[in-house]
Amino acid sequence: MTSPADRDDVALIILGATGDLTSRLLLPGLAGALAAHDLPRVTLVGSSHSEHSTDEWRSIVREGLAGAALDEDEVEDLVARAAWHTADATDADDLRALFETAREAAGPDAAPVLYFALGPGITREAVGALAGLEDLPDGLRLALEKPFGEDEESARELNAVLADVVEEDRVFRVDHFLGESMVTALLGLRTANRLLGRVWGGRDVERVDVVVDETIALEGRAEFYDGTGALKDMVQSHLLQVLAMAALEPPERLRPQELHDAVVEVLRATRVWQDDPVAASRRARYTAGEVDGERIPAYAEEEGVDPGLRTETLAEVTLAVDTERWRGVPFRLRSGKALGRKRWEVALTLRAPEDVPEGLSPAEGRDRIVVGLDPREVRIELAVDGADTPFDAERRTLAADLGEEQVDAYGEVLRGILTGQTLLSVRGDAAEECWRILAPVLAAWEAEEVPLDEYPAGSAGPAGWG
Ligand SMILES: O=P(O)(O)OC[C@H]1O[C@@H](O)[C@H](O)[C@@H](O)[C@@H]1O
Repeated sequence: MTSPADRDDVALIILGATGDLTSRLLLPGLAGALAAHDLPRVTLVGSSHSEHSTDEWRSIVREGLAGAALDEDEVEDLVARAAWHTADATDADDLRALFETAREAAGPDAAPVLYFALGPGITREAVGALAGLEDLPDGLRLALEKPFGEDEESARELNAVLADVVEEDRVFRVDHFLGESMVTALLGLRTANRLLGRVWGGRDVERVDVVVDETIALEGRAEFYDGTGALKDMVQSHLLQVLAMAALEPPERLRPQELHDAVVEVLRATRVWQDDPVAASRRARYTAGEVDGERIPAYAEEEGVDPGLRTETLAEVTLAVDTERWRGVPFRLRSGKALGRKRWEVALTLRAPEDVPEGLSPAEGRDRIVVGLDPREVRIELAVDGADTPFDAERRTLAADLGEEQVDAYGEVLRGILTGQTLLSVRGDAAEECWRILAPVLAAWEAEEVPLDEYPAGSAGPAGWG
């Protein structure tokens, strides 16, 4: 998909470069992507408000890139080119000087990419400062982390400012779940064979469950997570993107505009089930327990947490997708932390079979198609006629284990950014829709109309949730 024009050198300028995101996700992802693909030459330019030196930045880069698939020479090459510039990202003059440093380090022809590894408030201010710059570098691309805004209105405002800075096809709203190979594989599963696409819709599917249960707890992220919670952290962004990939009408061509149009169309048709956010949502948070043999304190007692914020660590919302294909089929989206078992999947439960001949005893339960996002697998739980007694169906599972992915999700998303392809990023109108869909739930929770349940860390969730 990479055209020669996309092979230009890139100056990847990371704002907030000394933060956790850069070392834990961006640099390892970049190493994986560079090792697996023929990508443009990258010069890493680090920046943050706090004073650091090029040497310090180079050791962050070395550490972040090492250990992945890149060989040592390539790592050292990237380290040697890496440059540092201390700057206040919200100050136009500082940004101008930062672009100059990037130009010197990467050369005048390198395409500048400004990656905002910053919180939402400061990102908004920095974008505002950019909008005030008259002499923006040619070909500038912007990459923004979630959350994109804080509600529909602020997302719309941010989109408007971004539109003043660069064209939409140079804005990369990062949702790393779009780089998960099984999320994009959802589309292939439906279209690249004659079998699954036939049952992919409400005629045959009774319900869809999109589940991202994590075993990890807060892991010291109180500053980010407390007051955000599972609904905004996971459902509002990642899970709605997964829903869109599972439910959209396949576009004719796999090009950014066609795919993004299809995503927006299905998100526009999505709303809270029966327009009743109280009945269609549940929330809970973990109390003390044990996960994989490790003792986990109650969320409210984790360091840095303000129990008064009533942050949920498990969120569940049922949505309706009002398209011809899916009308009347509930989509349950659920994600939580400190649960007993990791489960990342999209599961389609099929309707009961029709026309079963009298005398054939059908199997218990329902057929299901389960797409495992991590680990990567496809499972089909199917009633088959058992070997023991003729005409006596039993449930069996056909499973395809798809093995480890070559490049991690961040690597895939970065690959798109480095080559200027927006296919795996979120378009502005889609980001607004995601806030619109969940606004009634956020309001009901804010008004305390939905109880905040509890579950012990390491359990399957609150008793009675099923
Ligand atoms: O396991 P991954 O790929 O990092 O994705 C899950 C993470 O995704 C992030 O976006 C969330 O902020 C985290 O809370 C979550 O744990």
